[in-house]
This record gives sequence, structure tokens and C-alpha cells, in this order.
Amino acid sequence: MEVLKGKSVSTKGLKGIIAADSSICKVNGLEGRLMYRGYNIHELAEHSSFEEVSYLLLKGELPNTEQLATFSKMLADSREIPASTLELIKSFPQDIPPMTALRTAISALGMADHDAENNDPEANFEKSIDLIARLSSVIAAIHRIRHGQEPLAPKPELSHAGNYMWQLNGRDPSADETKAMDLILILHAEHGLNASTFAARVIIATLTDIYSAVTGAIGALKGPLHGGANVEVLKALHKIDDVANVAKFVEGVRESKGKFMGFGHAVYQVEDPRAAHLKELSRRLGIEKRETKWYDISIELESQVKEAINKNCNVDFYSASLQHYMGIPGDIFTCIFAASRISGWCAHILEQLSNNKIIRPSANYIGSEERTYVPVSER
Ligand SMILES: CC(=O)SCCNC(=O)CCNC(=O)[C@H](O)C(C)(C)COP(=O)(O)OP(=O)(O)OC[C@H]1O[C@@H](n2cnc3c(N)ncnc32)[C@H](O)[C@@H]1OP(=O)(O)O
Ligand SMILES: O=C([O-])CC(=O)C(=O)O
Repeated sequence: MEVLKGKSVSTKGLKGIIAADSSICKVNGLEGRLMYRGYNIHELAEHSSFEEVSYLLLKGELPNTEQLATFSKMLADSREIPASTLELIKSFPQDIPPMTALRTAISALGMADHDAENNDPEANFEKSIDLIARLSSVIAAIHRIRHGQEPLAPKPELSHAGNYMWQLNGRDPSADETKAMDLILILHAEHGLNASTFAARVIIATLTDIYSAVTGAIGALKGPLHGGANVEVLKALHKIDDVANVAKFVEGVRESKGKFMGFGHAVYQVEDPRAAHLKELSRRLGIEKRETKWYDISIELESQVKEAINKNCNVDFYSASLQHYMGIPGDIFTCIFAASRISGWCAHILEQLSNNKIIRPSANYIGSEERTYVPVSER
């Protein structure tokens, strides 16, 4: 039994435990306030771009015009996927879940990078740019290949969000589509010590390489209690299919003691500040597409779940109807989340390495006290 200072207690899920000093993101769960490097998410959602937010997260300051142009060009120049990674993606069975494919492909990106093991800050900054740029290209390639289509070369003249839509769909996106994707990328980019980011920090703190940390983070994000919830929300909306069926659905989840996906949060006790932006955009796109049904079901579900279990919706809830309206298939929703959160993961990896200590908590041992070994023939 590990006993530190004579007393051993455990906090399930490490809830409320301060596990790192960080200057990247402040999540105020009581007031529902979220800030990246001191900038309120509402201001960033209104005025910023994913490129600018990524620079802010990595560097700690907003870029000036020249810095932003240089950074955006570096991202655009890094979009190409190495041939060996593309070949690997082509060899994947068609029916593997896209997040599984993404996890394996990003691990393979590490094999294609001869500088993978170099943990100098400058080298890891450059690798962060590659990773931010390439994650989207890899997701688009996975998506197209599993639907029997050829992956598309990136278009350097498009913004990160615009190019992402181009590489996914094979047509130039409208200004509105690009803006919607940019907003999704901004809102999901960072959220403190969430499970996937914490996983990335634990992994990099062993002084392994950035690809290992990001691969682990993708594995953590994939889970339905974390980023995987948005896929489950869309499944629920389809199951409900009509506003009139919401009450029956809520009753069913309660009777089976199931979870309402897209509801509740480990930190927010009030509304998730990101949800309002996604909700409004979902409303607008629903009207634009003349198919308000998915938004209407979401609104009713939000209201009835609040009434039933007093939980607010989180970032994953309205991202489901919104992405559905954007024509994004449900099975890649969590990949889109990863394409955004890569900026936050990289910022945390750089921060962890800048003042590293291996992360090694203790367990409150609740097993047997010392026992005498009995040979197998005598058991
Ligand atoms: C990007 C993100 O990761 S946002 C989160 C995405 N995940 C989801 O939407 C999945 C559904 N939500 C949940 O499972 C949880 O709310 C979590 C994982 C997000 C947070 O979990 P916790 O920190 O344990 O939340 P909290 O302490 O408020 O939960 C206490 C109890 O409230 C209930 N509860 C919380 N959320 C829900 C929910 N969505 N549906 C039903 N009951 C819930 C449960 O009884 C829970 O206890 P349990 O974990 O033993 O089942
Ligand atoms: O912070 C969390 O626990 C989950 C979350 O909302 C995120 O990762 O965006």
C-alpha cells in the first residue's frame, strides 16, 4: 500500500484535484466562463479564426498581421500527408470507426517524421504546426477512402476551415460553410485538463515524443463520455425522429438508468458557454436548409432533460444537429472535434515540456494485506 505522509485517501476521477499549473485556458464552471490565454471564448468566436486561435494557444499571445500571415502559410504548406501514411490509410478495412483509423494514422505520422524524437521546443513547435495542418487532411482522406473516393490535394489559397471542407467534400465551400466550420474549430480547440488533454500531458511527461502523446489523446477523446458523445447525440436525434417522441425517449433513458449524451459536465454547473454559439448556428442552418426538425427535437430534448435530471447540455449536444445540417456524416463528428482540439493538445504538450515533471499519482490500495504464496498444486 502506498501511503504518503501517513494518510491515504482517493478522489474518484480526480475531480477538483489541481494536477498542473497552466496558463493556457481558464474554465470557470460556476459562472460558465471560458477563456483561452485570457481571451473570452465569446470574443474569439465572434472575431477570431482557427489559425489565430491556434497561434494564441501555442504562443500565448495574439499574432500581429505579419505573424498571422506567416503562421497561416506554415499551416497551409504543411497540409500534405506523407505518402507512407496515405498508403497505410488506404490499407485500412473500410468498416473501421474513423476515430480508430485516425488514431492509427497519427501514430504512423510519427514514423514518417525523422525528427519525431526531438523534444527541443522549436522542433516541437514545428511538429505542432504539422500536426494541426495534417490532422484535417488525414481525416478527410480517411473519410473519402472509406467511401471509395480518392483523397484530394489541399488548396493552399483556402483558409484552414475552408480547405478542410474542400478536402472532405470535393467542392469549394461557401463563405457560410467555411465560417461554420471555423466556428466549430475555434470552440472545440481547448478546454483545460479535460480527459484527452490530461492523457496527452501524462504521456509527454515521460519525455516520449509528441506523436505518442497525440495518439493517446485521440484514443481518450474517442470515448462516449468525452468527444465521442456528439456521435451518440446524433443517434439519439435519429431515434427520436419527431418532437412528439421526445418525452418517450427521455422516459426510456431514465427507466434504463442510461445517460443522456451531450448533457452534464465535469466542470460546468451552469450552461456550457460554447453551446449557445452552436445552438444559434444550428437554428440558422436548420432554417436555411428548410429542415428545422433536428433543431426542434434538440430544443425539446434540452428542455425535457433539464426538467428530468437538472443537467445542462454540453458542447457535444448542439454540435450534432449543426454538423448534420452542414452535411457532415455523424461517424466523423468526433474526428472534427480532434481536428480542432489538436491545437489545445499541442499547447499543453509544449507547456508540460517547458517545466516537466513525470506525472505519477498514487492509488489508495484497498486489496489484501500481505499473504503467503501457496504453490499451484496446493490451491
Ligand atoms: C467534450 C466533452 O467531453 S463534454 C462531455 C461529453 N459527455 C457526455 O455528454 C456524456 C454524458 N455525460 C456524462 O456522462 C457526465 O455528465 C460527464 C462524464 C460529462 C461528467 O461526469 P461527472 O463529472 O461524473 O458528472 P457529475 O458529477 O455531475 O455526475 C454525477 C451524476 O449525475 C448523473 N449524470 C451526469 N450526467 C448525466 C447524463 N448526461 N445523463 C444522466 N445522468 C447523468 C449521473 O448519475 C452521475 O453519476 P455517475 O457518473 O455515477 O453515473
Ligand atoms: O473539459 C472537459 O472535461 C470536457 C470538455 O468539455 C472538453 O474537453 O471540451
